[in-house]
Amino acid sequence: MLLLENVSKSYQKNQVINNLTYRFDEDRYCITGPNGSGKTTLLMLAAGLEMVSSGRIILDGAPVYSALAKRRLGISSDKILLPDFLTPQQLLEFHCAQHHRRFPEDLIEMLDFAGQLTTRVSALSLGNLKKISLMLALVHEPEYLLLDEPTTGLDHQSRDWFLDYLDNYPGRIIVTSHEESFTANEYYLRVLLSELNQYGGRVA
Ligand SMILES: Nc1ncnc2c1ncn2[C@@H]1O[C@H](COP(=O)(O)OP(=O)(O)OP(=O)(O)O)[C@@H](O)[C@H]1O
Repeated sequence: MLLLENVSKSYQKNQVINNLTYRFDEDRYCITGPNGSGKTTLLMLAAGLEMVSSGRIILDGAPVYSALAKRRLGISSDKILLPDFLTPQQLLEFHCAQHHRRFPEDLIEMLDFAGQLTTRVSALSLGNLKKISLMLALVHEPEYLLLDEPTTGLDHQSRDWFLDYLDNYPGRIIVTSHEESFTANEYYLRVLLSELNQYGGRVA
């Protein structure tokens, strides 16, 4: 379970998350809300990639900043910049070694990515950047998948495969998206972030 307790996040004077208390204990969530309402920020906080201004975030009993929590989650967001000078092959090899996983030939095949493995990140198209970002989130099959607008930029075939993959994913998923495949999907509990922020969550 992912638990946010009295979490606030400000960038300078801009308060983005406002004393939010919320328990994510369902298998599938879709976080929606207007542009700039803090959806990406919430995922970054939940992954321990951004520090809270106040409050705390706990994943299955461990602070999200701990190594234990980090092993349990995978995150994909266009906001996370990948090193320009590396290739997807190098990134995946490094990530697999860290997580003691085999190189993900299956993901690469399903996303039709083999031809991009040795292209430097700086030269990848937006759609292919999305694919490597998703693979890095998926490759260790984490218990918690945090996906920020995961289908944006994917071609039809990859998108269809990916949605199907998520349908069968055994772990928990928190996605931000404006897309009907998520917002109108009965398996995803829809959370309107601006409302949560307004009322401070308080459903835990
Ligand atoms: N690193 C940062 N420094 C300063 N302000 C930031 C930073 N990251 C986000 N913000 C601000 O925080 C607010 C929320 O941004 P965030 O990206 O979380 O929104 P969002 O709901 O994901 O938006 P969108 O739907 O457009 O992707 C915005 O006002 C944004 O300008």
